[in-house]
Amino acid sequence: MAVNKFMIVFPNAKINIGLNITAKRPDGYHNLETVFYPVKINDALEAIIAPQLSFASSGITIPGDIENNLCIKAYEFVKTDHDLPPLKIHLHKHIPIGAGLGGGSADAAFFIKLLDQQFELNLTVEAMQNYCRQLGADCAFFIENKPVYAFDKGDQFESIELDLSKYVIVLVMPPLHVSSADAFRGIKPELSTVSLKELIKLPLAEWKEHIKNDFEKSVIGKFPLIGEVKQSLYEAGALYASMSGSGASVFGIFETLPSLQHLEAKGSVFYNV
Ligand SMILES: C[C@@](CO)(OP(=O)(O)O)[C@H](O)COP(=O)(O)OP(=O)(O)OC[C@H]1O[C@@H](n2ccc(N)nc2=O)[C@H](O)[C@@H]1O
Ligand SMILES: Nc1ncnc2c1ncn2[C@@H]1O[C@H](COP(=O)(O)OP(=O)(O)O)[C@@H](O)[C@H]1O
Repeated sequence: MAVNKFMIVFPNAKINIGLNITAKRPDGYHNLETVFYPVKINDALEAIIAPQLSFASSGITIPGDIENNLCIKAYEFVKTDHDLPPLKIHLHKHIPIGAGLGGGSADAAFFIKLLDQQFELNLTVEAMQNYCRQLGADCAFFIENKPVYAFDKGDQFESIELDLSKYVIVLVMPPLHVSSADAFRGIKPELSTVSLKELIKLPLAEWKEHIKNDFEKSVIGKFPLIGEVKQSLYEAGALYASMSGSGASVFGIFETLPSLQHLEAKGSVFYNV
């Protein structure tokens, strides 16, 4: 059992590079293929052993009840199988919500990793990913938190070699929230002719012509500001720009840090993520 020390982790966001929705599944979910890439926008999640379980947050307001917070849900799932003490949990929310950045899923996955380490649960990667799969389709990605080609519900992975560290990634979050469930309603699934697993091997300068996010058409149709942000990123010199996941955030990949003052009028801008 861990001593009552301060336990803290910094869950990070992800972006989707390409997203093809390929089929509707009998369980109501969709099969898709995407590349998940971790980015440096972080929450801070801390816990100490306490007389009773509690949860509080600061920073961006999180919609919904505390018992539905993915941190609490993650704790409850692990506690079903393992002996855990009550914890006082505090989340400082910095990752934009309804952004396609997977922030809630990241909190849950990082919390499972914290519980595993601090309370010496000896969980395998697979066991932690299986808890995550019950919490959200993109949650399992954050256990290993490295670039992957994801398929099925977006919760099965193949490793890929993708290192964007020599580029500058800029992310813009317009003042909008897009619900993933709503975004799926605007989609007609279609099998892709060339797998994203192959397309991602193309030189970055060619991604613009070949790598698409299937959500963009309908989501930008509903929220034209997202399309304007994407256009502005290209005008600022992005080699590749795309909405992340089901939106509303948009990222641009640049060779060098651009001047983006005009984008600040369109949303919150995160540089060098
Ligand atoms: C589709 C992605 C792409 O990255 O969207 P973003 O959330 O990142 O925008 C994610 O995988 C989402 O992951 P996550 O947000 O954890 O999804 P969940 O909570 O499991 O599901 C939210 C809703 O999206 C729909 N959904 C999600 C994943 C999937 N493969 N098929 C679906 O149809 C379902 O309607 C579900 O009720
Ligand atoms: N720890 C959390 N952080 C953010 N959202 C959470 C969290 N726990 C539960 N949620 C719920 O998940 C929804 C969106 O999750 P999030 O992962 O931030 O967005 P996205 O689906 O765009 O990636 C919110 O509407 C909120 O009600």
